[in-house]
Amino acid sequence: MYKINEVFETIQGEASFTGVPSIFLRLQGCPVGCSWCDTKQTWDLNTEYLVSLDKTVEKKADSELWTEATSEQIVTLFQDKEYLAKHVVITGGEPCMYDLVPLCELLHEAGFSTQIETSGTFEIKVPKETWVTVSPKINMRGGYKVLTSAMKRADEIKHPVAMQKHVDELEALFTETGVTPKLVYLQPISQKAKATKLAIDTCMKKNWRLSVQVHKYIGIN
Ligand SMILES: C[S@@+](CC[C@H](N)C(=O)[O-])C[C@H]1O[C@@H](n2cnc3c(N)ncnc32)[C@H](O)[C@@H]1O
Ligand SMILES: Nc1nc2[nH]cc(C(=O)O)c2c(=O)[nH]1
Ligand code: SF4
Ligand SMILES: [Mg+2]
Repeated sequence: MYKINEVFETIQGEASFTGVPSIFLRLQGCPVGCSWCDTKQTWDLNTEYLVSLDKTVEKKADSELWTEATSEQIVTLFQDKEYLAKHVVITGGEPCMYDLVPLCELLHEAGFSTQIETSGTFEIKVPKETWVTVSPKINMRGGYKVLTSAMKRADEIKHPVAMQKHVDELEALFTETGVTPKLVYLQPISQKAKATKLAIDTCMKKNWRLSVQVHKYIGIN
C-alpha cells in the first residue's frame, strides 16, 4: 500500500521535463525537515487525517488529508480519470520511503513513463527506465545524509538555492561522493529575487541549468 496525499494532472514545472503534461502522485510522509519545504502538509502520517481515495484526488487546496492505495488501484484510478498525460511524476513527501518498483513496473506496462523526485536520503528503489531527479538535502533538521548510491543513480540533480552556502554545499557533496553529475539544475528557493540572481549567475559560471518552478509563475498546481 502507498500512502497518498494527492493526485493531479498538470504541466511538469521543474528541470528537464519542464513543459511535459504529467500526472503527479504525491506520497505522504517525509522526515527530512527542510525549513523552506513547499509541501509541509505531506510530512506527517496522522491517522486522524486518513480519508478515502476520492478526497485526495484533485484537492482544491493543500491539506494533510491522505489515503492508502495499491499499485493496481493507482493505475486503475489514472485510467478511470481518463488523464491524457502519459508521464507520471512520483513526488511527496519523500517517495523513496517506499519501494516504488511494483508501482513503476505496473505503470510502464500500462503505457506510462515514470519520474521520481527525491531527496536522495533513502535507498532508491525504481526500475532502470524510471527518470530519477535527486534534489540532495544537505544539513537539514532531520539529520539525514545523502546516499552516494542516490547520487550515482540520479539522471539529474536539482538543487534549491537561496545563498552561496547552498552552492558550496552542493560542490562539497560532489567531492565527497566522487560523483560528477551529467545534469545539474539550480532552483531558486521560493521565487526570491536574490535567490534567482544567485542561481542565474552560478549557472552561467558553471555551465549548469536554471529551473524556476514555472507552475508557480503561471499560477497552476
Ligand atoms: C517537495 S519536494 C518532494 C520530493 C522530495 N522530498 C525532494 O525533496 O526531492 C519536490 C521538489 O521541490 C523542491 N522544493 C521544495 N520546496 C521548495 C521551495 N520552497 N523552493 C524551491 N524548490 C523547492 C525540492 O527540493 C524538490 O526538488
Ligand atoms: N507543476 C508542478 N511541477 C512540479 N515539479 C515538481 C513538483 C513537486 O512538488 O515535486 C511539482 C509540482 O508540485 N507542480
Ligand atoms: S525532502 Fe522534500 S518533502 Fe521532505 S522536507 Fe525536504 S523538500 Fe520537503
Ligand atoms: Mg511542488
